[in-house]
Amino acid sequence: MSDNLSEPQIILKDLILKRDGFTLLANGVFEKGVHLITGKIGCGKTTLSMALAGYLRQESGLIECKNIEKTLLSMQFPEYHLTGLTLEDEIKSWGLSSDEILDKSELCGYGKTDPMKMSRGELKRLHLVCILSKRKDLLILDEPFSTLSPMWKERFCNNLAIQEGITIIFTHEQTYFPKTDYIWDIDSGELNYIGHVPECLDSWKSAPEYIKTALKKGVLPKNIRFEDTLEAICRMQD
Ligand SMILES: Nc1ncnc2c1ncn2[C@@H]1O[C@H](COP(=O)(O)OP(=O)(O)OP(=O)(O)O)[C@@H](O)[C@H]1O
Repeated sequence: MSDNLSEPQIILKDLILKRDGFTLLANGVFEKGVHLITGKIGCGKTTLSMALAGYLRQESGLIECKNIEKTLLSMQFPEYHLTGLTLEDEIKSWGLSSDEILDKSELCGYGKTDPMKMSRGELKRLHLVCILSKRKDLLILDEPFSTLSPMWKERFCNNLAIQEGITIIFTHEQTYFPKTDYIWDIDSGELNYIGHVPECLDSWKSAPEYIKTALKKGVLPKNIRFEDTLEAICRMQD
């Protein structure tokens, strides 16, 4: 556990979240760094992301946030975030420069376009560029990779590496990952802490196949990105 009293931290104590017949139990401590939470479709990722962002009230238990002034939630569907009638308005609603964001999103020329006329992948990358450009202590990303092309998944992962504070990524992505510090898993209605990367990789049941294959060969990648596994295998063969 961090001993720096000014660092952001989230503590979950016997947290119980309910949605009709669905119940999720969560315990654990989130320190500064990138946390990956994996789990099957319908396991409760969105439910927990909403609760951490303060949009879903718990049935019981506690969510204690320390040194967190600004929280940003990226919802799975980018259209849920829309407030502007044009892309320019949408970017301005984030308090950002439309020229710069359109350029970074490779959407130059679409400033006056109705966001609902963009593809979901285009909207998603615009949204992610906006959210990563904002200051925050806690960033919660629910399925950030959905509808992104491989190139944009990679760019997004690289941009996440320079984020500060706590970043929590909920995903069932199996190919593209950012450099990750901690892994968690949701299974059978419960959040489980798997551990710190890379020591925990052996215990990560829903690890991508390339990591499982490397571990079977006795290779421990230094992180969870595909290139980390490739590098570890090459090093072993040298
Ligand atoms: N508004 C709601 N009302 C009632 N039940 C809900 C509601 N939203 C979700 N659920 C149920 O809660 C469970 C968890 O849903 P949740 O959306 O959190 O899962 P998820 O892991 O995010 O799924 P996905 O991987 O498809 O995004 C599911 O069984 C779902 O049917």
